[in-house]
Amino acid sequence: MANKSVSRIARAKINLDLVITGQRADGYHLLDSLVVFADFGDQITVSPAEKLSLTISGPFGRGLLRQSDNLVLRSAQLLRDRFDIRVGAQIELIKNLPISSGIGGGSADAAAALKALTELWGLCDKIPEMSDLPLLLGADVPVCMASETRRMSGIGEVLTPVSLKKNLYMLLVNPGVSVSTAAIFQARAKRQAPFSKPLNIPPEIDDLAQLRHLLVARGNDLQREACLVEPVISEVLNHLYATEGCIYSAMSGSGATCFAIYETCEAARTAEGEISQGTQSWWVQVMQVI
Ligand SMILES: C[C@](O)(CO)[C@H](O)COP(=O)(O)OP(=O)(O)OC[C@H]1O[C@@H](n2ccc(N)nc2=O)[C@H](O)[C@@H]1O
Ligand SMILES: Nc1ncnc2c1ncn2[C@@H]1O[C@H](COP(=O)(O)OP(=O)(O)OP(=O)(O)O)[C@@H](O)[C@H]1O
Repeated sequence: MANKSVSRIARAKINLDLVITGQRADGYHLLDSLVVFADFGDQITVSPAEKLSLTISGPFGRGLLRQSDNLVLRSAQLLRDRFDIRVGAQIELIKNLPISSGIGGGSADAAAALKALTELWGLCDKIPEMSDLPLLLGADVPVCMASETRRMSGIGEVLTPVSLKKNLYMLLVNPGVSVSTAAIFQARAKRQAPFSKPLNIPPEIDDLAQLRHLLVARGNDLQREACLVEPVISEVLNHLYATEGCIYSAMSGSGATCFAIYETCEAARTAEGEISQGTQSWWVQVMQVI
């Protein structure tokens, strides 16, 4: 057991596209998605303690304070049960990512907690015995364990590396509405929307023109439902498309966060300024894909 604190960044996850290719008998949907990770996120720090405890702070911390079922504590409990761990941990979560926003904050926290506690509790040699745990915590947790660019399929557990050869600068915009992932999937199933065919994604993407071509062909199959539930998402997309230098824009995951891709960091920062004027309540964040 480590006697020092261990910290991990729980990076924001962005689905650049998301096609739904089928549905399993248990209701879960089969997906195909190109997923990237941001150079920022929540922060998890775990320290030695007799009991398990969680403190939450940060700009979006208040949204979680009254909720007993935090994914970070579920990760810790799962790990303790699996390896019969008798000690606890003091866990600090700094919540920088909006809640229920399609950028996987909870999943990233769960993955970061698993990694940090594995180190704190001296379980690194047991990693091969914990490969099933991420999916037990959520469909996005396996890709958040990788925390770098992947093609994600199955219900989220089949991961293939994809190499982006060009730096990617993006702007993330969330209009301040929480969207339930389950509700958006259910709305799509209720409409009996047809399933999409997975389109080829090459193992290497050389430039932004090639990336744009791929994304335009695939899109996000949850975007239509999310825009019906929260029409402000269409407004966000219209704003992003209108920014100077926007190469491509779409919604991430089940929403409501949308992204736009730019060639340079300066272009993303200029767009940030444009969007922030007159939309003060929206969360706007420039990021680089790691
Ligand atoms: C939309 C995505 O964010 C894309 O990355 C993920 O597929 C969602 O991942 P997540 O939030 O970790 O999802 P979970 O917490 O496992 O599931 C929430 C709900 O979404 C639906 N769900 C989720 C994932 C999936 N492949 N099919 C589904 O139908 C299920 O109704 C489930 O009850
Ligand atoms: N540490 C956590 N951070 C955020 N949400 C959490 C956490 N623990 C539990 N939750 C709950 O998980 C649900 C999903 O939250 P999250 O912010 O991960 O959604 P999301 O960004 O839409 O995720 P995804 O893109 O994976 O669908 C919310 O109902 C939230 O209350």
